[in-house]
Amino acid sequence: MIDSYDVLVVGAGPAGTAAALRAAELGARVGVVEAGPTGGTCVNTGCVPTRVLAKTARLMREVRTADTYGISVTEQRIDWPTTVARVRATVDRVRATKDDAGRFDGADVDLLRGRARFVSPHELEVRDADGSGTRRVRAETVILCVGGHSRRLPVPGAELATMPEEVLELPDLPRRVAVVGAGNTGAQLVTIFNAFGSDVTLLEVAPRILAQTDPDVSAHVTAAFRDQGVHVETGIETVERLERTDDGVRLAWRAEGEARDVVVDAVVMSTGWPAAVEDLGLDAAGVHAEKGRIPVDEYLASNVGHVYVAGDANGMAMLVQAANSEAEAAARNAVLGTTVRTPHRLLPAGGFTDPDYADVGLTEPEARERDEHCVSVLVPYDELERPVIDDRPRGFLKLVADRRREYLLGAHAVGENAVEVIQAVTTAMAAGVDVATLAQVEFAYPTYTAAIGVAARRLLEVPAVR
Ligand SMILES: Cc1cc2nc3c(=O)[nH]c(=O)nc-3n(C[C@H](O)[C@H](O)[C@H](O)COP(=O)(O)OP(=O)(O)OC[C@H]3O[C@@H](n4cnc5c(N)ncnc54)[C@H](O)[C@@H]3O)c2cc1C
Ligand SMILES: NC(=O)c1ccc[n+]([C@@H]2O[C@H](COP(=O)([O-])OP(=O)(O)OC[C@H]3O[C@@H](n4cnc5c(N)ncnc54)[C@H](O)[C@@H]3O)[C@@H](O)[C@H]2O)c1
Repeated sequence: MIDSYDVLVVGAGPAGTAAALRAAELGARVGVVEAGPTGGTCVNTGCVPTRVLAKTARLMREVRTADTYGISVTEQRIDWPTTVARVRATVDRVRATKDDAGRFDGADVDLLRGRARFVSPHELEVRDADGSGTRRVRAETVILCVGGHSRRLPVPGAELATMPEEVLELPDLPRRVAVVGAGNTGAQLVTIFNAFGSDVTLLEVAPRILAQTDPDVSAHVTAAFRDQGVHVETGIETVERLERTDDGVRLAWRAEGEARDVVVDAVVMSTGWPAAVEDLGLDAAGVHAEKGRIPVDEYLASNVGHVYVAGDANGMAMLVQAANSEAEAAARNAVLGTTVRTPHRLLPAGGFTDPDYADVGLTEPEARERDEHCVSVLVPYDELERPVIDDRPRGFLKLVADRRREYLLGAHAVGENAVEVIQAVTTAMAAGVDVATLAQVEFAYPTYTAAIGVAARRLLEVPAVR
């Protein structure tokens, strides 16, 4: 006898958990298959551990300047095993707080432990984690929430690299680190290792780091990294190889037509995040995947109508907040046959580097492509009291508005509390607050969010093009 579900969700990360609970709430009989611990990348190897490491990095920076406040700290040193233990304990606490298994239980969602793969369009095989057995399940609709995984570059010696999710398994804090790939993951690792006292080299094939952000944000973080002693090389041609040496790993690459190398204790490859589809039997269901993702239509359906894809696996916006809203929409569409879309018009995001960065909406080049007369202002943090008081004067808030400077099109921040500042702007944008109204909002003193009021008032001073 095989179990049968209205909705079978594959993966219990942020997308899968939200999809399963929502589908159950809508009255469906739901099963969710998870090959590893619940919580997915976010809780177990991504956001949560990275955030704890970012906090550790922050504490380290604070400790270094503590004496200027009259606080004496005699030894400034990372004790790597303690740091790792702290991260792991926090991950456990977050998992316990979320209690996904308990929530599934409470919602009558069956949690099936094991790895799922299609054997036909409506049937999947679930292999127990220890390979001891398999069972078959049938599903009317399937929501794939399988997330992604890190990408090892196909170069000789790549097996010597440490992947981002393996950083905590390093036996010691590496004294010299090369980070390859300067997306959100790479940039955050740079700050972490730099604050921990490692010598850091950052290599990126794109012309700039954090290539998805506004160019001003990218330039500002690059300059800060360089001031902190990080060797940043962008626009490299290719990573050529890794090889073991007497005292570490030699990483060789080409840039500006010449061969370059560095010997380090660890090379971390944060060079992309393709969907985890290798062992999913997609062919058996006729589901099409390409370029490391499973493409979906505007209703989150794959090329096979009853198979939906939410979260990182569809490659649209690889963020927890996106995974949540896509999962909600996919669950509604799967259960009710509705056509809910997730345009992700306002998707705030950011990273916990030194300095932090964050954004929402259009970058300035994207806005100018739509209308060259759009308006932008940039308020440097060192014009505001709070960053100066906190000794965090590095950074800015940039607002981009339409040519009549009535409505915000995008907001970009670098510096202390950048993510919270952008969240406040996002709330205003989501509520349809116009620039003139925003300019009148009272901001508590002294705050970083005060930058929003200053920037809004400055936008109004720019002559509007009609
Ligand atoms: C280092 C790092 C830091 C990050 N920090 C942030 C952050 O600060 N903020 C933010 O918004 N985003 C962050 N992200 C991105 C965030 O983690 C992802 O966007 C989010 O986890 C996506 O959720 P998901 O449910 O789609 O996939 P995942 O969280 O990856 O979950 C997928 C789940 O599916 C399971 N699975 C896969 N295949 C199968 C199968 N065949 N059978 C059964 N189970 C399967 C996996 O075991 C996994 O548990 C970070 C990512 C990384 C790598
Ligand atoms: N704070 C956050 O919100 C957060 C943090 C981490 C990750 N994430 C998300 O998770 C996903 C994965 O992030 P990621 O940073 O791991 O991957 P990514 O794909 O976003 O970035 C990979 C980077 O590696 C570079 N690269 C690729 N090949 C290279 C090569 N041969 N040599 C040098 N550089 C190379 C790319 O140009 C790119 O800049 C992203 O969507 C990201 O937004 C979010």
